[in-house]
Amino acid sequence: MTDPSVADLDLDFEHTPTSDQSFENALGKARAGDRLTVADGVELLTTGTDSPGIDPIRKEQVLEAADRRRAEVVGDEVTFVANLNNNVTTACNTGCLFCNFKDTAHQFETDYDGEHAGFTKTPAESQAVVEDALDRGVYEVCSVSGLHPAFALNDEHHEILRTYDDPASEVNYRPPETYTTDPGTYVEQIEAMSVGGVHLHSMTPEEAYHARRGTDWSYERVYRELQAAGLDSAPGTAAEILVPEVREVICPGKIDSDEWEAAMEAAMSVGLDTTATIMYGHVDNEMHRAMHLKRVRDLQDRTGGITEFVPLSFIHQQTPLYEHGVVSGGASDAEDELMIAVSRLFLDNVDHIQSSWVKFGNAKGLKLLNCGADDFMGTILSEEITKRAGGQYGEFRSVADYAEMVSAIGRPLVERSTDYTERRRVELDVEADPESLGPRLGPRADGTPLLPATGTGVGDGAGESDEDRAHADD
Ligand SMILES: C[S@@+](CC[C@H](N)C(=O)[O-])C[C@H]1O[C@@H](n2cnc3c(N)ncnc32)[C@H](O)[C@@H]1O
Ligand SMILES: Nc1c(NC[C@H](O)[C@H](O)[C@H](O)CO)[nH]c(=O)[nH]c1=O
Ligand SMILES: N[C@@H](Cc1ccc(O)cc1)C(=O)O
Ligand code: SF4
Repeated sequence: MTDPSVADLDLDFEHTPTSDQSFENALGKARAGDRLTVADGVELLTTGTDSPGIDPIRKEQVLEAADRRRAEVVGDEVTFVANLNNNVTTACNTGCLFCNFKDTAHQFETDYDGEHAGFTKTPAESQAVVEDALDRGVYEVCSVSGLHPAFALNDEHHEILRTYDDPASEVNYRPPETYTTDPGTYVEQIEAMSVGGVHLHSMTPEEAYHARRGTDWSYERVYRELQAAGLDSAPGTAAEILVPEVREVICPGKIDSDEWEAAMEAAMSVGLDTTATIMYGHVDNEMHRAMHLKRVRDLQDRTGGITEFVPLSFIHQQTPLYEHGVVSGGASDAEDELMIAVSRLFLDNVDHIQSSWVKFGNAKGLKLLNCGADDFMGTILSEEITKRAGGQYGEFRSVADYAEMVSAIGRPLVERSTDYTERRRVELDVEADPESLGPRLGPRADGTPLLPATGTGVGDGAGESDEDRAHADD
């Protein structure tokens, strides 16, 4: 039954998957390498708007065109990055309806005496997790977090936020002393994680917005300061679906599409690379997906700084959207395949399309490497966002796992840097023990096999503050 709080959500969208283009024409353009229109994208994503449902023969034609394009653009190599996910805090009041990563921030306050499973790391705790991962051989740290109300860019930002009459309601701010654990400032967290020559991939557009809320600072200023503190590139999450009528339903508290684009453009203008994402398979339709791809392609035309596109299939099981009956599940296998394929065909200016094993699992993840994707994500060591939403595919892949999986599809395996410029072929020598394979590009990597994080990652209690751990262990 539909929850009354969501019963009045308007799912009667203005944008519907219709077009006056024909599937055959769109496919012809895709095969010829012509730039696709939104109408072409809709035809390919739906395998033709002239008939309902997905036509299996047409679907194979789209996947084949995308696989061929992938081979032309980047060749046969399958890449991965040796990386660590470090989420600093789960405290967040933004309330996105697809997200079960967040915990409402009042539970983190000193006078809250209930239980919760959330965590906040101090800068020193973040640093310890990164140091441990560097010793294991990682090249990159990917860090995305909740929008903790006590987060500010720096001390000056704290001063500005404190001057508001009612900072909590006006600018989503409460001072650090309100909370059991102080996350420090964004600059302090970035400085703490940027150690030992690791590549730091952090500060999504949503986080950059939080880092300038209540001020007249530009995104450029914010990203420049973070860059000076050690930031190397920024993840383009928070994109979800860049169409207002979808954002109003799934993430009304989030920045809008223009703001997302402004933050991305600023990050790239100061010299940071970015990635871009789409989070699909909830209330969105194929028209929304095609419109999203167009926005990303336009942004890349202006900037050239997007290194990869990451289609994130919605994990539904433990999310408000599913629990309140707004959606009955996520994307089908065919929708996932077409999303990857049409991303490859539509984004003629983005070289790399990622197949995310944390979203798709191993079998489908491998299949998608034959549907237009060329990158197979990273080792990540720990994972909270997908796991908390009900994802089942674990939190870690070793180099040996990659070797085993990628040799099964007969493609070369390459360990990459975040920006894909450094590449190292992983020799899949049949004589050698795959268990002996380890990362080699990280600043401290020496080829020793990568092991899952134990005792330092989130989710196992360690790395959390004592107070938070006490709650989590209850
Ligand atoms: C959890 S947020 C953390 C960073 C920051 N709070 C933000 O919103 O950018 C990062 C991204 O995770 C993705 N995500 C969250 N819940 C998800 C779910 N249930 N399924 C798939 N992706 C999800 C969304 O695309 C979101 O932008
Ligand atoms: N680094 C990548 C991740 N990391 C996992 C995220 O923490 C998160 O669980 C989720 O993906 C958010 O939706 N995930 C990817 O899909 N790709 C990456 O490159
Ligand atoms: N956006 C996902 C996954 C991701 C991370 C970094 C990226 O560059 C791309 C995708 C996250 O929250 O971590
Ligand atoms: S997606 Fe990000 S902003 Fe939205 S609730 Fe989750 S953590 Fe908060």
